[in-house]
Amino acid sequence: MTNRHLDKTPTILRKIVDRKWEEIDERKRTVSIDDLKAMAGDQPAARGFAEALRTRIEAGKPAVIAEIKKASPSKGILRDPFEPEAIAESYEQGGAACLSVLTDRDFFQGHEDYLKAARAACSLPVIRKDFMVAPYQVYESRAIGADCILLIAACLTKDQMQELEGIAHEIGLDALVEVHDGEELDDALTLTTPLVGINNRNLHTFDVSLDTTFSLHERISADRLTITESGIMTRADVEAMTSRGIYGFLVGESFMRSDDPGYKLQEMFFPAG
Ligand SMILES: O=P(O)(O)OC[C@@H](O)[C@@H](O)c1c[nH]c2ccccc12
Repeated sequence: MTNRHLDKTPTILRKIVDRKWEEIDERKRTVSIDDLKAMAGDQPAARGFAEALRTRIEAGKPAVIAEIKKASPSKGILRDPFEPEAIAESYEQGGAACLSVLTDRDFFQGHEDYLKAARAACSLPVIRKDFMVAPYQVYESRAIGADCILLIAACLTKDQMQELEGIAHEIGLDALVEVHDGEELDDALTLTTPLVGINNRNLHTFDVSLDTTFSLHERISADRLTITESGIMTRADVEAMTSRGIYGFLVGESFMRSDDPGYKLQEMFFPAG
């Protein structure tokens, strides 16, 4: 796979992407891309992911994508026991706009079944959180019931992102493009999706800085929706974003470590009084 971002040094992201290609090859032996296309075609209409975010952001309210993740390579196990259905219900109650469910098995201990279970337990639109590198995975995402896919600019070329976005839109999925620096944002802004995520975590080093969002947000025009991702831990972090006009959020760890994830969401984003 040729990609300028990944050519630099061997990092965790490179390892994940190398493994993804192997995983896709393994899966193709049991389920063909044509099988997936048929399964994708049989799905009911997707829940509007971008629409759910837009409605809130345009009303000047926080739009929270609440993440369901058992573990991460940087933090290890975040939640045990781990019950996707109960977490999904709790998030809906707490005022989440959308869900994000990790499906990567080898690095995040995720699973497609967690996405299906979480989505069935609530009425929220769901993004499949995984490392998309090939069309196979886009059809697979629709086949398992996802409403939106993630395109991570750090592991895709501009051409790959455009191709995967095109397929997603053609089969009724929304796409969230994720960037971490100015060069990735240049590529992201060639896409048509309004959903631009700014990841405060560098996926090569795991360093987190909210300044990433503050600086890149200024380059995103008002017709797109900026989502700040990773490292949002406190009410003060939320206010630092909203005071700069950023109302889209993707939050995982601080909710996952709480006994009551939905209550934690409410406390951080919709405090009484
Ligand atoms: O747990 P946090 O720090 O709140 O972050 C959530 C989300 O942003 C993070 O899980 C994430 C952002 N981009 C990703 C890409 C792959 C896997 C995970 C991610």
